[in-house]
Amino acid sequence: MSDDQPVLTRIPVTVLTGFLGAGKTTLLNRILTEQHGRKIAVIENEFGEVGIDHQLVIQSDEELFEMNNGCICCTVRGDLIRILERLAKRKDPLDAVVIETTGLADPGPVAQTFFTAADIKERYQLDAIVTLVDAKHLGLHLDDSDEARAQVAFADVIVLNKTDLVSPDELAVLEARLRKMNAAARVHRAVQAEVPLRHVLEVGGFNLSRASEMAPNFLEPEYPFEWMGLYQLAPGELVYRLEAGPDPTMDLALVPIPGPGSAPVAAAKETAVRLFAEPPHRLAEGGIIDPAQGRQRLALPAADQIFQIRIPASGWYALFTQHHPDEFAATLLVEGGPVTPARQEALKPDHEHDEAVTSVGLEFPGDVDGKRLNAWLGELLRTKGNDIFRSKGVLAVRGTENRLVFQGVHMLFDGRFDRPWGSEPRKNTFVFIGRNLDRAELSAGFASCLCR
Ligand SMILES: Nc1nc2c(ncn2[C@@H]2O[C@H](COP(=O)(O)OP(=O)(O)OP(=O)(O)O)[C@@H](O)[C@H]2O)c(=O)[nH]1
Repeated sequence: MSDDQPVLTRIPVTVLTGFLGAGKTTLLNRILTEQHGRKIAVIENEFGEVGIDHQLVIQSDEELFEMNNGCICCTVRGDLIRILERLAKRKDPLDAVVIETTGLADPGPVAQTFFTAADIKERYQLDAIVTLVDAKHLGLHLDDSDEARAQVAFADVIVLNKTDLVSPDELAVLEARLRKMNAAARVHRAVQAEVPLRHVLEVGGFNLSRASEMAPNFLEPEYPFEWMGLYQLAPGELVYRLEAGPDPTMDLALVPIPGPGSAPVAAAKETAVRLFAEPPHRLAEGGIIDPAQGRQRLALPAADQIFQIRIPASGWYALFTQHHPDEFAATLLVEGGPVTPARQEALKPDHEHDEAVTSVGLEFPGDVDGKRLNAWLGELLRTKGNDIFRSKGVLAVRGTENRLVFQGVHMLFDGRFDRPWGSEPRKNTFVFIGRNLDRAELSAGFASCLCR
């Protein structure tokens, strides 16, 4: 960069994390209400089949980006990069970005984006990871959720929230446990996430060396694909043969690159991360794999599937595959003979999530009977509240003008009316998140509360 080029100031980014129901949206709403005159973009990622959170974030002038259908810390990281790139190009520069992660996200890979993605690290600076802790319920999850522990371990700031729900002794025990897990974080006790904003925004707290100490692989990127192979190919059609493997489909992308050097390969990996965040182009057996099609999903219903690969021009190509090719005995063939890649690399795959935690989303038009719903949900959460970690919804209750926002965390729940439905069609959206959820039972139970 020459001396007379202006140095771009980097936009501070706050990552709000914390287990399901800890108070992230409550803090976000506080930030949006109090930060008048500052331009803050909010990026939200939600776990759950039906998006609810965007309906719960207060209406404000801030820009709100939603990223559903996937976890911000893995599959939708390409989406996060795309949104951040778009925001960096605004004429009207932003003062800050706040990212609200899902309650089941590991903040490590989100933080890593600000150190490994080239365009992002130039324009953004990770200011702090702010972790909300539900003083009453976190203890239930610390032992069996890797994500809950990572959220505490990576925190620069811990907002020890919901102190109204526990005794001073219980609070002291939990705080001591948190400090043992993370001695460096600043801890602020709160009710309704009420903390001075200077404790959570622009605190300049993120410490890369501490993060790297805690997670030695912190700067080693995780990818939504497990393997990359570099090939020098002539134009024409090649054959890609696979056998049945551990998955009935396999995603891949073929990215043309200027050469096999480390810089083009690094750029190709970033391109592939973005491509893997896009909806896949589906290919049945015999389909043509085309570099221009981005992410392609090969259907592998039986053994020995054959696909064609169309190479438009001679040159270097990087093939990225969701699984390691060995798992499918995948081979590239030219004129019947196998081609070995000039170079190949097994990549660190995305971390695994606790697959036992799932969500059931429900959506019903019309009105519910408030009494029946209250009785059903009350009984459900009393008896199954250990497994139902989180429940929330926006409801149209018969005889009322305003939307009813229902919020449940384990057995505790409440409902509050907010704004009128106005011209919006009256409907009920609801989501349950937890273990051992019985979709049919939840759906039938909810349906029995609808007004006919
Ligand atoms: N008693 C009590 N309730 C609180 C406090 N802070 C937040 N809540 C309630 O806890 C529920 C969950 O709060 P949210 O802010 O939606 O939590 P969240 O972390 O965004 O939840 P998810 O995004 O679903 O993981 C809501 O009903 C809040 O009103 C608090 O300090 N005390």
